[in-house]
Amino acid sequence: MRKNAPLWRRGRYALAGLESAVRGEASFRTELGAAVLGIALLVCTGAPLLWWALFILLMAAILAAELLNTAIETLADRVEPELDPFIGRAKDLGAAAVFILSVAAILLAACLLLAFFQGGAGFAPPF
Ligand SMILES: Nc1ncnc2c1ncn2[C@@H]1O[C@H](COP(=O)(O)OP(=O)(O)OP(=O)(O)O)[C@@H](O)[C@H]1O
Repeated sequence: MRKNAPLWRRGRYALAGLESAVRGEASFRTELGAAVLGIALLVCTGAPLLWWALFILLMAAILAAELLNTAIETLADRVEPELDPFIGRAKDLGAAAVFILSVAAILLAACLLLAFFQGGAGFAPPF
């Protein structure tokens, strides 16, 4: 085990974690796909910078929550491979965190479309 590793080495650990999530976690790949759709929506609507900032913050929170959730699941499966109500609860709580952020992302997309069609919140009227 290596404590207080230099910055470049910690960066490598982080990249290894990202690669492992992309390869092994369907949910993480789905969320990356949703991020691409979100970027397409921002580009197509010509969204002002503030919407981009909100999107980046929320998308980063979702992806980070998914990674932490996966870390909890990985540990849980290692500690207790059999069915266990505490493990089940820990996994459900991690999943709930991702779910809440995902609902927020859907609501943000709805707000963006509303603002786009109403010509408010930094958007010029489209028609
Ligand atoms: N060891 C266990 N004991 C009890 N319940 C469990 C256990 N493992 C999984 N579960 C239940 O099954 C659900 C799904 O767990 P699983 O480990 O399959 O996550 P997942 O579907 O792979 O999640 P993700 O898509 O985020 O990777 C958990 O939320 C929990 O309710």
